[in-house]
Order: sequence, then C-alpha cells, then structure tokens
Amino acid sequence: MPERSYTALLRFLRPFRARIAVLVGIIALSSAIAVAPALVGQRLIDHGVLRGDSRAVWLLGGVLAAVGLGQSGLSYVERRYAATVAEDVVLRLRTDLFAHLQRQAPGFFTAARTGAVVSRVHGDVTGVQSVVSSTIPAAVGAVVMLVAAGGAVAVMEWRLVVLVLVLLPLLYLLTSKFTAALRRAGQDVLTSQADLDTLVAERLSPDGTEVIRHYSRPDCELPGFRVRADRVRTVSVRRAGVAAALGAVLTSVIGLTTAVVYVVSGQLVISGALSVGTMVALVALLARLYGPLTALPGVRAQLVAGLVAFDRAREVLDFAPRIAEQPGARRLPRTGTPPSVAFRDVGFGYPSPDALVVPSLAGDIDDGAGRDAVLTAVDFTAEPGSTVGIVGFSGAGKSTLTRLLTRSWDVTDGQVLVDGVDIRRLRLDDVRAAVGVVTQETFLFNDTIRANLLLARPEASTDELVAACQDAWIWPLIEQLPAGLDTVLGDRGLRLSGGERQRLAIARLLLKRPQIVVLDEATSHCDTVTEQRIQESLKPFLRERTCLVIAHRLSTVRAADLILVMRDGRVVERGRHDELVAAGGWYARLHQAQHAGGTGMSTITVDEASTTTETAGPTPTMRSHGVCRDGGVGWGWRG
Ligand SMILES: Nc1ncnc2c1ncn2[C@@H]1O[C@H](COP(=O)(O)OP(=O)(O)OP(=O)(O)O)[C@@H](O)[C@H]1O
Repeated sequence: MPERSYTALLRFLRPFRARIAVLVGIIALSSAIAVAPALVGQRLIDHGVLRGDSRAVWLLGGVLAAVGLGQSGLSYVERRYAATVAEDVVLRLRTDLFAHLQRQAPGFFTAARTGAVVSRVHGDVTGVQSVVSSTIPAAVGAVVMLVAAGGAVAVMEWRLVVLVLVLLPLLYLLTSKFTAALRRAGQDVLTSQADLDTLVAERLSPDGTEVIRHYSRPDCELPGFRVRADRVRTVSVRRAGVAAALGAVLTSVIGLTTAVVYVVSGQLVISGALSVGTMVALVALLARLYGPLTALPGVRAQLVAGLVAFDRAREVLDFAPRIAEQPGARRLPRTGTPPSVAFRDVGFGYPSPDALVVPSLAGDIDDGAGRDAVLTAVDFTAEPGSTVGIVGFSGAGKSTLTRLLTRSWDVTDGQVLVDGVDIRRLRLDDVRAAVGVVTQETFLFNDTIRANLLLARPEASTDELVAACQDAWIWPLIEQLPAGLDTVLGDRGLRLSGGERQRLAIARLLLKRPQIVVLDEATSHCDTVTEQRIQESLKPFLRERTCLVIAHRLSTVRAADLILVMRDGRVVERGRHDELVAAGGWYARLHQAQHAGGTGMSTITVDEASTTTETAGPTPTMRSHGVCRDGGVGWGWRG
C-alpha cells in the first residue's frame, strides 16, 4: 500500500481525531476488560473449587457476572459511538465530493459516465465508513487484547509467551502476502460495480427505456446486463476467495497452537509446576486471542478496501476543474444598460474526453486524440441591446459558439469579450449570472414547478412567478393543474411535453433577468401560434438585452440586427435579412425554400461552392435537414 494513501486518509480524518481518540479509548477499555473473566476464573477454581471454599465461589461468580454486564454496556456504547463517528466521516466525504463535482466544468459531465459518478458519491464512500466503524475498532481491539491477554499469559507462565511471540510475526507475514491480492480484488469489485451502475442508470432512465422500446427489445438488453452483473459476481467471489484462503491459513495456525498449549500446560500440571486453575485460565486466554487474531486478516482487508475507496474519492477531489476563475478576476458590473458581446477571431475544438475527467469515471471512451476544430476564426460583435441571429447547418457549431459565452468551455484561440473584457478575466459567477440560456432540450428537476422556477431567482414572489409564466405562455396550463405551481413535475420534467418544458425554461429566463440572452432553438418544440405569442410577449424583455438567437426557422431571426450564417465552424455569410436575401447566397436559397415549402418540411440541396461569401473552404455538397415552413413572425425585439 503506497504511503500516500495512508497519509491522505489520516489528513482527511484529522478533524475527527478527538472523537476517534475517544472511540479508541472505549475500545481499549472494553478489550482490556475482556481478559478479566479468565483471571477471575483461575482464582475461582484454584481458591474456591479446589479448596472447597463455597463463599469464594459465590463471590468470584458475582464478580464474573458484574464483569459480563460491564462488558455488554461498553460494547453497546462502543458500537453506537463508532457508527456515529463513521457516518459523520461519510457525510463530510460525500459533501466534499458533491461540492467538488458541482464545480467541475460541463465537459467533465459530457465525458464521465453518470452511473460511475453516482457510484463514486454513493458506493465508494461506504468503504471509508467501514474503516471507522469496523476497521479501527477491530484493529484497536486486537492490539489491546493481544497486549492484555499476552501480558496475563506472561505473568502466569512465561514459557507460553514464546508461543505468542512466534505466532505474531508469522501471522503478520501471512497477512502481508495476501494484501496485494486483496487490494487488486477490491479495485476490481468497485470498477465492475461502477460499470453495472452506469448501465442500469442509462437503460432504466425514461429516455433509455424509450429508445429501447422503439429500436430494440427489453430482452435484448439482458445479455449486456448479465455480462456486467456476472463480472461483479466473479470479482466479488475472487475477493472473498482471497480473504477466505487467508482466514483458513490463520485458523490452521491457531488450531495447531491450541494443541501445543494444551500439551505443554497439561505436562506442567502433571509435573506440579502449574495449577489446574492456571491451565484453564491459559486456555481461556488463548481462546480470547483467537478473535483478534482471526480478525487481523479482516482488518487488513477492510483497511485495504477502505483505502482503495478513499483513493477513488480522492482521485475525484484532486481533479481540478478545467474552467476556473483567474486570481484577481474582475467583477462584471450589473448596470442598467446591456453589455456588448464580441467574438474575436475565435477558434475552438472539443478536447478528448480523457482530458476532461478522471480515467476511472470515463471508461473506455476514446483513443486519446483531440477532436478537430469545431469553430475557426469566428469574429463578430453584438452591440449593446442588439440581436444577432445565427443560422446554419446542423453541426455547424452554432450551439458551441454560445457555450463559449457562458464559459462552459474556454476558447482555444482568440477571445470572447463582454463589454470589451475577455470573459476569462471576469468572475465566473458574474459571467454565468449575466447570461441566460434557453436551449432546445429543457431539463427540469423532479420537484415542483415553483422550485424549478425559483432556481433562477430564489427570492421571487408568487406574483412574479405567475407573471413570468404568463409571459412565457405556460400559465394557462399551470392554472389548470390541481396543485398549480406546487405540482411535482416527475423525473426530469418528463410529465410535460417538449413545448411545455421549453415554455417553463423561458419563464425561468424571465425570472433570471440576465443582461445577455441566448435562445438556442428555444421555441422549436412549440407550435407556430404559441411561438408567435411568446415572441410578442417577450419583445419588451428582449429589447433591453443583448441577444444571440439560434434558429433553423429563418422567420425567427429575420428582424435581427445581424445574421450570421455558419458552416463547418466558420461564418460564411453575414448581414441583415434583406441584405442576405439580396446577396443570393445560401441564406437566400434557404429563405426561398422555406417560403416555397407548402408542407413546412421542404428539404433543399445546397451547393456550398456558390454560397460562401466570406471564407473559402472545402466545398462539399451538403443537404440541410428538414426546415419548417416560415410561419412565425420572428423575435420582434425592435417592436
Ligand atoms: N461535448 C462535445 N464533445 C465533442 N464534440 C462535440 C461536443 N458537442 C458538440 N460537438 C461537436 O461539435 C460540432 C458542433 O456542434 P454544435 O452543437 O455546436 O452544432 P450546432 O450547429 O448547434 O448543431 P444543431 O443545429 O444540430 O444543434 C458537431 O460536430 C458536434 O458533433
């Protein structure tokens, strides 16, 4: 076991040292008292039974009963106290882990397996708990018992101490031999359990079960589950096998020792060098030693398992968040006027997953290579209070661009500026508070509508919640629900339709009142009439903010002050709606196609070679995905 693990665990346990010391004291007392019955029993036989002293028998019998009661009381206190301290240790470790995980950049969670993260916070920490609740009591108990019982044996018959002295190093050597194997087996168990948790979390999630229903069959999933569950079984059995082998070896050693003690002490009684009471006491003391001695392999195994578990928690705690605030970061003042947003020659590529997360959370996901550039030389300015519309092919990098504005990721090249300041030099909380985002997919917590809305502004009054819901056109639905705002939404809000979830997300945005608004296909799940209503009611809100609006429906961005057309991570056209239509490029073609498409789902083929007006690049023929009919009125921020 590397020294570092012990040291780190001791450092972590430092705040609990006083309570652990009290626990050790209780255990030591309890273990020392456990030797007393053998000593009292010796006197009872030698001075009471063999001398025919009935009074001494009664008296010493009473002492034995009192010792027994004392032992049981101490045992109760010891177990209860050990459990309390252990649970407090786990509470601290879990809280540290949860808080640290929350500070991780979004990239961490795109690369980590959810089940493995849950397993780390939930399962692995119990290994540390058992160090306090079982390992420390067993270890301290064993040591104190060895000293007390060994001391008593030495006083009664020093020749038998030689036996104990031979036994101890032998047992230590044996347990050391098994430690490495136990450690490896412990690691395998935790890893395979995390794999199984990941599969269960994914396959039994609402989305996962739906995909399986549509594209597969539940029984087709069973073999994959069995493989992983079987691996847990195999490695658990292997770990138990190693521990059992160690236990068997130790039991044999102890069995042989017992025989030796009986023969040696029996010979001493025959020769008159030892009393019968002493022989019985020696045998009883030896029996007392069996417990701690056979517990020793368990202690080692538990300690190894605890250290493995702690190492896994520490691995996460030591993983520095990828996006961090610079020392001396500046505040972003929250003034009445909206800030400008500028992208200066921005380049970005998603890092490889193994750079984003600790390997044991990532699993076998990547060859280690980073991805190609997703954004190249993106350069534009959104003036204060203006709106920039962003359109382009699927996968062109539109959402990535907005993720750079919230510092979900940091640019690889260039700068993102808010009011002329590089956002990496601003306080992280200020940047995230300044930007409000509504995306295509809305995540809602399994909590009440009220709680989901209050995330954006905890101090908001009920009237403010209602007003935000009215502006987002979700109030008519909430009003009809028996519990209204206090209705619980179900897992991830899946009891609402996609459009209803988006409208709640817009209400959340209204409550947040950010200075910069990002709408990334924010009403894509809403019908055209609802979208128009929302756009109308949001006009005053958006007019006072700097907005980036991503849309496939051109009607959504036609009134923007600046429209960027993106392809392959580059801005290939830019201008206002009329200018772009007049330019006759890709935007004009798409505009034409959306007007012509009577079904609302016309599909166009665009020869990119004829549409690139800004940046020359590869010119493959690309097929846009379905586009909706131009039925909306656009985000009317200009009134
Ligand atoms: N977390 C990620 N890790 C690696 N690559 C990613 C990640 N997120 C997106 N990408 C890749 O980056 C590219 C741009 O994705 P992005 O989501 O920005 O496209 P988009 O233009 O918003 O597409 P859409 O219109 O379909 O939403 C895509 O090729 C995508 O596969």
